[in-house]
Amino acid sequence: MKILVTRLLPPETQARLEQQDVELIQWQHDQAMPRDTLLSWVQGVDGLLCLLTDRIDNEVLDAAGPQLKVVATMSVGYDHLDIPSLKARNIQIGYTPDVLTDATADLTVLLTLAAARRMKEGIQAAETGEWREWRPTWLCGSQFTGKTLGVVGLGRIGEAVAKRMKAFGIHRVVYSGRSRKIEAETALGGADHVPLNELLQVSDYVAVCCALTDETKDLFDYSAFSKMKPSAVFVNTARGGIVKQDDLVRALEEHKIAGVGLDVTTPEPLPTDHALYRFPNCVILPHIASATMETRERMASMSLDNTLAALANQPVPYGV
Ligand SMILES: O=CC(=O)O
Repeated sequence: MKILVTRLLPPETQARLEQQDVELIQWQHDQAMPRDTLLSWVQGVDGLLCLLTDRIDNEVLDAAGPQLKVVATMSVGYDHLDIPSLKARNIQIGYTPDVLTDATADLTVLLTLAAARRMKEGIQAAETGEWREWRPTWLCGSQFTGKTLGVVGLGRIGEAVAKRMKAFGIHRVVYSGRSRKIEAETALGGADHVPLNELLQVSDYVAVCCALTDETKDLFDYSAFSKMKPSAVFVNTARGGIVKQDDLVRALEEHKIAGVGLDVTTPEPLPTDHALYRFPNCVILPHIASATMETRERMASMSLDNTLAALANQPVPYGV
């Protein structure tokens, strides 16, 4: 059996990978595998362990050949995988749900706090000497107590964000999405399923926690931002494609919203001369929501489990 792993994995899982009785082909660099190399190295493999930076489409699947049994991505998002084509070819699909929920929810709250409390301006002021004496209204932001949180997509991560934000004093949680999530509503001690338009109008904080799909692509455009409160904070830790970024720039220029926190952008990395970096009220992080060593090790381990199970003709334990 032959497997292609498109990146060096965190140390414990890398060691376990190297102990397997398989022919291992691995891109040993801490950067994405070039497309040409992927297309060439994937030929004849039985398993493919990839990352969200690898687009797995028909071109890759054709290059791999009909023996390919599994594509296991080390991510919870799988918008980089062509799911219908994988299913049509009976290739098993593995991903890494649950294990990154806490880390991602933590970072979502961090970004919400950072944007709400004007952290970027505060750090800049301290570092540039703009910090003078204590002033009653200088760098005042907004606080969570008694406010409304809008969660776009009350899945595992959305629920974990809402739970954390309630501990910070959020009074009401509203959420949008295709279906009502009764269990999550109960676990949260109440949350209202509302249409997106209503969520935009009533929320003080809007957290995007949904998957990128045809339905959610460009969901946040100028019209959506215009419906939000001018005091609202918008946070996206899901996928950059859910936001029409030029419209976000315009919304910030026109002060349609008060603050933004982004862990995901289009493209990634976001070029350093991008307009979004110019706004003191827009905090941008480099797609690190799941980046704790514990979580990344666990994600890698699940991806390896998925790959090995499929090679043994078993169903993947964490399948899409
Ligand atoms: O963005 C990270 C993931 O999908 O795991």
